[in-house]
Amino acid sequence: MDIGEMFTDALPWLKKYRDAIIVIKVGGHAMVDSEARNGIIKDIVTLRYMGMKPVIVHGGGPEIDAMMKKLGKTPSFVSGLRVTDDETMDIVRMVLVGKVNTDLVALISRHGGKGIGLKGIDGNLLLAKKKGPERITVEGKDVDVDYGWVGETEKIDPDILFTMLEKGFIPVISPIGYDRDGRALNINADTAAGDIAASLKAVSLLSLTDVDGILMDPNDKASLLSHLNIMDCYDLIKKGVISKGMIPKVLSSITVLNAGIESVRIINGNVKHAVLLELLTEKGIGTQIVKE
Ligand SMILES: Nc1ncnc2c1ncn2[C@@H]1O[C@H](COP(=O)(O)OP(=O)(O)O)[C@@H](O)[C@H]1O
Ligand SMILES: CC(=O)N[C@@H](CCC(=O)OP(=O)(O)O)C(=O)O
Repeated sequence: MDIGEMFTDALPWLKKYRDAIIVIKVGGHAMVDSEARNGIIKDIVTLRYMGMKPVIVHGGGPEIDAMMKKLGKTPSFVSGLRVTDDETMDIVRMVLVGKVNTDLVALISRHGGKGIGLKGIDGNLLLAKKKGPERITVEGKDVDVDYGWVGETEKIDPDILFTMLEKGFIPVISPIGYDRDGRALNINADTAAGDIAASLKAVSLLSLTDVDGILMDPNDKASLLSHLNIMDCYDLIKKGVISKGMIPKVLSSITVLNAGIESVRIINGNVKHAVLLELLTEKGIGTQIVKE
């Protein structure tokens, strides 16, 4: 395809998304490969130059795991959420805010954009409350869980984001919330991204990970489920097909759809130009989750 054709084919999408707020959740697994991470950020800066308003919420699970292991700790998860004791909370903050966030802002700058690093406390963006202890069902069994310093959203004030977007910045948000007493809480990045997208009334939420989308069989790439509705998702969680880190992705997609956002997609961030292909071409990639 020649370059002229490429741009004119993209015209309907450029019109649709001009000025649109798009929340992009960049998962830790999508950033393991530095070349993939660089490509994702370059695409996002390109979107900004095209007139869209991307907001990044990042994860960093694999980097937190690596640092925990280095410090002699063993990561532990329940339903895709990291059990977070005092020491783990310090590690999570150091890795997410100190390293991953700063590295992403630096990459944006390298590609000619203006990134601004934020976490929950900045501009009172995300007020959180501690999650649990609670009784939940895991793989058909009822279990009592105490997640430690894991949080969930109590309230979002998106003012700081609107201000930054108006000034041309690309906000880069670490999923660390603070409770009413100023205590830091570890929030799953997909959960934070969904709540932030809902509060911004974003046009779209993209969640970038290291698999092609939701697979019927996680070991078989060909089993991609390209369209699911909310009922399908609950059913697949119950059957254990959707497990681990995919659970918070799907639950946050449901929050976003219930808030009236039309498009939620889980895509593979390791595919070259995944973000541009998803937003600017007829044929979307990955799994699209719809309300009904
Ligand atoms: N049905 C499923 N289809 C695809 N991936 C799944 C499924 N169920 C669980 N997963 C797991 O979810 C992972 C993605 O979530 P996560 O590890 O949290 O990634 P990220 O760091 O990108 O947020 C996949 O790598 C896969 O191991
Ligand atoms: C409570 C909880 O699980 N928090 C996550 C926050 C980072 C994250 O979500 O990173 P990914 O997007 O790479 O999974 C964690 O500690 O790993």
